[in-house]
Amino acid sequence: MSNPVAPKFLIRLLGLCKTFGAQRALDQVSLDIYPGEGVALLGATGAGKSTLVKILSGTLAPDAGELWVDGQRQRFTSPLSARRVGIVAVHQRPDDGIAPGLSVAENLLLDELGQPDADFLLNRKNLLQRAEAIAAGLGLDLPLQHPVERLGQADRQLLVLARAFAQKPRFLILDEPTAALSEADAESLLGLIDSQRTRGVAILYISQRLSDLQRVTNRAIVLQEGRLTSDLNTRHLPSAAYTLFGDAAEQPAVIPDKTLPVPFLERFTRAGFIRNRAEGRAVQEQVAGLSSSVAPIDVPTPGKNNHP
Ligand SMILES: Nc1ncnc2c1ncn2[C@@H]1O[C@H](COP(=O)(O)OP(=O)(O)OP(=O)(O)O)[C@@H](O)[C@H]1O
Repeated sequence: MSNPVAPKFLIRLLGLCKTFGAQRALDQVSLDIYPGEGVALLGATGAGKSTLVKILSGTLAPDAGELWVDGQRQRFTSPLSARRVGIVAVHQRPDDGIAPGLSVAENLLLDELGQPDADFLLNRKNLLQRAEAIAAGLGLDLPLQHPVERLGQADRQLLVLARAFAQKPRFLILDEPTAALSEADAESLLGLIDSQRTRGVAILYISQRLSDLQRVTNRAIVLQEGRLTSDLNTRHLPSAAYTLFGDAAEQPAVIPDKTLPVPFLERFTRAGFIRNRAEGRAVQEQVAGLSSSVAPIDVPTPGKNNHP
C-alpha cells in the first residue's frame, strides 16, 4: 500500500541516456528530487554533469528515458519550454545571461519582456518600478538604471541569479554560482538560496566548494562515467568528495573571460531600450539560446570596436 504522507517528487528521471558518437555521456540515470531539497551534483570532468543539466533545462533531448515534473511527463524542446514548468538554470559564466546594450533593470526583467502579458513593462517607469520591487524583495542593491556593461563581475553574477529568482522557479539549477563572488556576496547569495528552499524550491547545485555544498544542500549525487553511482547525505560528503576528487574539492573554479556576441543586439542597443514585445522576445530567445550553447563561444569583447 502506498504511504499517503510520503512527499511527492517534483522531478523524476527514469533511465535517462545520452550518447555523443561513441561516447556515452549519460547511462540509465534515474533520480527523484523533492520540493525544497538542495541536491549537490558531483562528478569528475567528463562525468556527465553538464549533459544532465542540459537535458533538465531543455537544451538537449535525451536519447532514451523519461523526465517528469510534478507528475507530468515532459519532452522539452527549448530552455523556454523547461522554464514554463518552472525549471531555470543559471550557467557558470555570468555573461552568458547578460544582454549588453540594455539597462540593469531590463536585464533583470528580460524573461518577462517577451511574455504575452508584458506590455506594461514596455513603459520605462513601470519597468523600473517592477525591477525595483524584485531587487528589494531579494535584498539586492543593484544600480538598475545603469547600462549593464558598467556592472562588475560579482554584480553581473548577482543580476543573473536575481533574474532566475524573479522567474519564481520551482527547480533551480545553479552551476558554480559563487565562483565570481566575494565572501560577503557569496554569503548573501547562499542566504537567498536558503530562502528559496524554505519556499519549496528545489535546488540542483554544482560546485567544487565543499563549504557551499554543506551550506545549501542536504543530499549529494555523484556521476561517474555517465552513471549515477552515489546518492548520499551531504553530511557524509567530505570523505566521499576527497575520495572522488582529492585536493580539487576545495579549489575555486576559474571563470573563463568570455562575453556574448552582440551583433543581434545592435539595433536594440542603438535605442538603448526594448520598444515592443517582439523585440523583447527576440532578445530573450537569443540570450536563452546563447547561454545554453554546447560549444564555448569565442567572441570579441563588446565596446572594443570589433563588431563585424
Ligand atoms: N556536444 C558533445 N559532443 C561530443 N561529446 C560530448 C558533447 N558533450 C559532452 N560530450 C562528452 O560527454 C561526456 C560527458 O560530458 P559532460 O560535459 O556532460 O561532463 P561534465 O561532467 O559536465 O564535465 P565538466 O566537469 O568538464 O564540465 C564527456 O566525455 C564529453 O566529452
